[in-house]
Amino acid sequence: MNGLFFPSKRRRFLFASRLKRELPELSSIPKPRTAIANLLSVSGLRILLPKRRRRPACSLAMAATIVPTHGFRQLSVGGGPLLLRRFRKHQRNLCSLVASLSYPQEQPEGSSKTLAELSINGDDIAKSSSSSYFPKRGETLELVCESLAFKGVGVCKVEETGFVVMCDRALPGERFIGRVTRKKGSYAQVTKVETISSHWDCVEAPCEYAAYCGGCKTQNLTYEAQLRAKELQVRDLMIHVGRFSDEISGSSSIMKSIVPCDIQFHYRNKMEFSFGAWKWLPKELLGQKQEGSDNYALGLHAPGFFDKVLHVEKCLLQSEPANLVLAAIQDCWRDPQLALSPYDVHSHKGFLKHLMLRTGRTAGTDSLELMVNFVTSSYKPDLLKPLVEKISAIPEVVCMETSEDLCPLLSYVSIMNNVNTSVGNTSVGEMEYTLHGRSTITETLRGLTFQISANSFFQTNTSQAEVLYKLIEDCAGLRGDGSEIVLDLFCGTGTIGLTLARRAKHVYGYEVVPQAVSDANRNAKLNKISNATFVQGDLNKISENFGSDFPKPDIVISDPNRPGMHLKLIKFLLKLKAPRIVYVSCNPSTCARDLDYLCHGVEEKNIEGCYRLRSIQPVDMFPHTPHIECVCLLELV
Ligand SMILES: C[S@@+](CC[C@H](N)C(=O)[O-])C[C@H]1O[C@@H](n2cnc3c(N)ncnc32)[C@H](O)[C@@H]1O
Repeated sequence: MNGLFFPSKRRRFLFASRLKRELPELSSIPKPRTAIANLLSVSGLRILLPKRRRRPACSLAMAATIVPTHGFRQLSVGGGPLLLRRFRKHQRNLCSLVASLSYPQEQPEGSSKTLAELSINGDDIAKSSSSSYFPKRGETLELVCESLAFKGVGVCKVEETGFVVMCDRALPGERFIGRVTRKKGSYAQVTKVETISSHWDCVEAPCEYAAYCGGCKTQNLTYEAQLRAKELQVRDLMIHVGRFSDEISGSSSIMKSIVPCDIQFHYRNKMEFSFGAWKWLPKELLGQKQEGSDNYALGLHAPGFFDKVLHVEKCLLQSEPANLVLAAIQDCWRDPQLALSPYDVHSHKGFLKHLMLRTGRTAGTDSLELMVNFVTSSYKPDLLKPLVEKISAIPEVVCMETSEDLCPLLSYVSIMNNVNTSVGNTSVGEMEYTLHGRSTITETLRGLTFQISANSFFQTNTSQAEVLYKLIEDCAGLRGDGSEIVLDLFCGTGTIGLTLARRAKHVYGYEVVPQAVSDANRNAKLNKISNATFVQGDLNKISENFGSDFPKPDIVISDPNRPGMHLKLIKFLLKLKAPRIVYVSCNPSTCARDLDYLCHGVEEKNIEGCYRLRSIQPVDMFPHTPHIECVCLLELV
């Protein structure tokens, strides 16, 4: 075979001996042959060089310096892609060694000190191997979490090399031992084995399920620290994904401080729980596994499990009346006499799929309305009857037993049944039945009244939505003379558009869920707004003539869900050239990507951007969870 081979032990030693002969500087380190041989062994390389390059003293230099520029054309490394990867990782070590070894004449004064500093001796080989570290599955590492990334996952870097490691449930500042579970391209995933020292901003989580439930990942971090982590995440994404570093780091930064949420518990107006045939138990309780209906659960999916449910008796994020209803259902649904079975996602047998609890407010009063929606695999109202009776008796109980100060009055309950016969896990039914009361509940926002049905989107934190909508109104900057056209993309039940309609000439809203569109039109009537038109349509599938049904807008509001905007829609907006776009986002990663497209274009598609980003305003709508909302203003260049 053509070339030099190591790490055969003998070859390594031979090679090291030659290096020692040719490079007298090596005499300044103890046991030079062993040191070099060990280093080569650590690198695990088998280097093949063309015959004419067989000059031992420079072969390592070749490996370390030629490879990056010549992309492995002149140097082939035996052993395939795995060794190539290993080579790249050890390259930095080799580089420093080779720089010292191969070009002694270029070394600054005290080059022997440089070598000494490199400390290539037996003990330090371990150190040098860790500095070129690439984790192996199962390996344990001591790590410090630096920040939180998408979905609240902790970002850590391996000391010295900066290799990125992601750990779910690691909090910024926390020092812990993690075990590598998965390697993914440029980073590895670890699970936390033990916390060495928690962050100084750590607090005790008030919820008993906080350690296991995937919802509130940061409940044990002070609220101020949560806000800092969220703000940092938006900033990083806008710089690295959105490429807005100049706009953000300049003296008049466009990035504003995050708006905190005044109410940090019981703020959610909607929660969706799942029924499960498999109760999830933490490791320490696995011995107490139960059989039959005792193993059934109603709660939230355990993180990472589509088939296991963490049984919860109450959730600190939802309203008190919703917790009362949850407790009432938990109290009886597993009673064998009721013959109710949870839907089993493996066998596709069973009846109860999901329980959705939605809280609203009666207009003009402080009393609450509640919607209970049972999602079932078939329509069997008789089976649900005992639950309906139990729930519909609750309002009186609330009025009698709780004072208004402690628990808001529950004035009305609506009970719905969505029937979803598919094997999928979605909570939207093909058919909807009203089991008790009306099919909608009411909510008030920015002085308007909205009727919401079971499957329509409505902002989940009503009181913070007031703050969010005020920010949107400010960004939209409508003149108020009734001359401007507003295009409300992803309009849901029309809430943003309707709050702006009072100052606009006309609002055109687009939304994919038909029920939400009819809610939007009904809400327009309910609020005596006649200058708003809501249309059902899929904005991921817009045709060439999209835009012919409405006049050119002065302001576009775009509030997509987490996947962000489809490229077709981005292209449409770049062609439409509305003077202003207010981009409202619940996912800063896709938001940064879409803003990048709108401002800097899409190079690979030859599309040019034509907007300038004027402001980014993060808003915390969901304390203790990883979710972040942003309101961004774009102006046509
Ligand atoms: C984040 S919500 C915003 C709703 C509304 N702007 C509000 O503030 O209440 C996103 C909305 O986009 C809708 N949506 C999702 N995908 C869509 C699509 N491809 N085309 C149109 N609407 C879509 C959802 O049904 C949902 O109502």
